[in-house]
Amino acid sequence: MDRVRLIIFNAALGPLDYRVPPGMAVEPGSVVIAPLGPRQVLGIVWEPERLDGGAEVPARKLRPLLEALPVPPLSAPLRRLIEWTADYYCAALAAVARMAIGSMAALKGGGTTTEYRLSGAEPARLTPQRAAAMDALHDEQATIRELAERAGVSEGVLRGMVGAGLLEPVTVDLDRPYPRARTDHAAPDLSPDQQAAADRFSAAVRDGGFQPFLLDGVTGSGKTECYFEAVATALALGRQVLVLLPEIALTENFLRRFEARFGVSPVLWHSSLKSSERRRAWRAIVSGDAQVVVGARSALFMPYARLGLIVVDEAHEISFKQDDGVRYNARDVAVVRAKFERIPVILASATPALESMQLAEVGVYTKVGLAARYGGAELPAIRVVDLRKDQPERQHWIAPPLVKELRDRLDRGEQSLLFLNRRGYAPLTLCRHCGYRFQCPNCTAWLVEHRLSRRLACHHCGHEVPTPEACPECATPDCMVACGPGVERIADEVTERFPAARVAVVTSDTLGSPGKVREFVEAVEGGLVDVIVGTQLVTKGYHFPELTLVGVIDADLGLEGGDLRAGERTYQQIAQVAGRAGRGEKPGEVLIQTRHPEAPVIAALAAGDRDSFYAAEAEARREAGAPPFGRWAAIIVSSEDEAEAREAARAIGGTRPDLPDVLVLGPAPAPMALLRGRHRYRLLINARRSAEVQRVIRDWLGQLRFPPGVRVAVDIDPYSFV
Ligand SMILES: Nc1ncnc2c1ncn2[C@@H]1O[C@H](COP(=O)(O)OP(=O)(O)OP(=O)(O)O)[C@@H](O)[C@H]1O
Ligand SMILES: [Zn+2]
Repeated sequence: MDRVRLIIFNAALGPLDYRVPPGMAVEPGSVVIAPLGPRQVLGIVWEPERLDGGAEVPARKLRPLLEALPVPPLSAPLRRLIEWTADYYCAALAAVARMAIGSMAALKGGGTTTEYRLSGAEPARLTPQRAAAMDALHDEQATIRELAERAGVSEGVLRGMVGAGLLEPVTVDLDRPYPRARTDHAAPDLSPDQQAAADRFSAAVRDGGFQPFLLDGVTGSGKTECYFEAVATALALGRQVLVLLPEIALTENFLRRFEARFGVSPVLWHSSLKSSERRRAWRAIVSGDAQVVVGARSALFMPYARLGLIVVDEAHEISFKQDDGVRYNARDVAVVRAKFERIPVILASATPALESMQLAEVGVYTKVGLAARYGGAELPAIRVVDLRKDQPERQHWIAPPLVKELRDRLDRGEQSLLFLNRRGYAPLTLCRHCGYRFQCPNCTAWLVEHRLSRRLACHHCGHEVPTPEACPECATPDCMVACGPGVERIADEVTERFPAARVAVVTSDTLGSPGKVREFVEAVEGGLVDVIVGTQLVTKGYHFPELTLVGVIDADLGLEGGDLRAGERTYQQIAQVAGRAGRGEKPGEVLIQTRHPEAPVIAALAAGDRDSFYAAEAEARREAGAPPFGRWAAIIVSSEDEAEAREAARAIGGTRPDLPDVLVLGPAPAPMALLRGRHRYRLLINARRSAEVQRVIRDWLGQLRFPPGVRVAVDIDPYSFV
């Protein structure tokens, strides 16, 4: 090959052709460095016939490639996956390809890098900044930049400490191997149902070939144990396994289970890995040395050398959908990857998405069920508390029946979990005197009071201000009132009623790191916590045998807003959190507080009637032409300039296609009309399944030109409608 076409890592550029200099060997998938004007850019060699464009430049005008990087070429199945993803989600090929190269630094090859750690030297005198760094950096080892970030001091301070001998360099080998998993380390005794499921998965791994499974097992049925057997089978065959989890907070729990089963840790892949870990993990993934990789979405596009199985755990979780950049759904793309790789994929959930249920029903997925909890534990009893009859006291949110049950658990030394999906103390803060409300300057959103950190914060853009002493509008001191509850306020209420109770508040604010998650799990397991008050972060994955009571503070919260998945989402969330109760020997009980006991989702939860709930939801979706029966896509137009965004949205609306199977709604100001300082408009497209909606959108938007400040994003199969 003396002429190649590249995907260039620059979303604004299409494919470009280059000459291969003598002595350089490249093939499709090779990662190379190419000249671009005065700069050097990264690119991937691609089959020219699969890329549009690449204007016919005569051979003599081509510039030569500069370097072929010492990594194996991306495999053909991965290249097909990248093309499919770009095509399906209307994204730039380069933006998708970029996700396969998780660590730019790792491309340069293995070798060593230098990290730093405290040397143990005792300083004579310390500046306050050095003292703070000494405090913060116990047990830490990372680059100067990463340490500075962790310690909250400048890099200069740390470099000074290196000079003074307080920090010492450590050479880290990037290619040091990971310990090997032992497939027979602690193989469990499976129940007959579990064994049947595990056998099917293992057979699929052995046989190879694309086989998608829906592992539909009630909470506490031991789904993890079942798919671990398939993992063991893959490892015995020398194949790699990818396990996708919806959020990093769940990995801690998973790691412990994995270690207990296989005797070693799996390889982690997530956004907060330090750079040396990232390089090491990426290189091990590419070489095949990483046996089992556990990660969030981004692990999906890695160039695995010998992938043999993909597992998507808690597959119903909407956090698998990425809502910026390439707007893909990792659950769906995982199935597509398995298809290109010709391997099995297992979607595991106690509350599968309606889309997944439907695919199982029509036979695309093989459904494998686990109908009972492991070890004879019963599913918890569910009771509905009608807040119109059993009213909490003024400015309180825990109704008398739930108070009584909490008291019983405290008396018996059992644990309880109160669920409210709202971080902070109160969702709205206003001035009692003039009615002033704190609003985010960058977003259409109120600021949320966080009493623990004494700040008002926007949950969309991260804007924060200290809670003021006086109203910024009328200057009345001490006049702020909190409206409604967040988890911190519920925790206060528990403490007010039961001063001796040990309460843990669990949100993304308090469980921000793996270390914090571990502390929390150990505290609960060690019996140091009586009442957990948490957001959706504690609804799934955890297994606390002494937890016997779950209280849902406000079951109606998720049903407001009115998006078409609200019912399903509420069902999933409450069924998951209910599933935390009674997983050990003692039976569990769940109290659901609501103002709408008659709402179908509440009635279904109370009756434990999942099937008819799903059937009713499916019917409603069919009528609305919503997924999985029809298709949705959204176009989101944004700009820092309101008029510019409106103009662009109007231009898009004005050129809408006139097709019988495609309905275009909008443009209209988005519910979040302002987000992170950008004004936003939305169009929603509802199409029949038969419509080639991506092609329609590409043709439609492709003929329009927008000012540079305007961003036009396409969201295929959207989950967010704000
Ligand atoms: N065969 C088994 N032998 C020993 N322990 C088991 C077995 N199966 C399950 N368990 C234990 O039962 C508990 C529940 O299992 P697991 O957490 O896998 O359930 P799950 O189906 O993932 O539930 P959820 O969906 O609620 O998270 C765990 O502590 C697990 O270790
Ligand atoms: Zn904001």
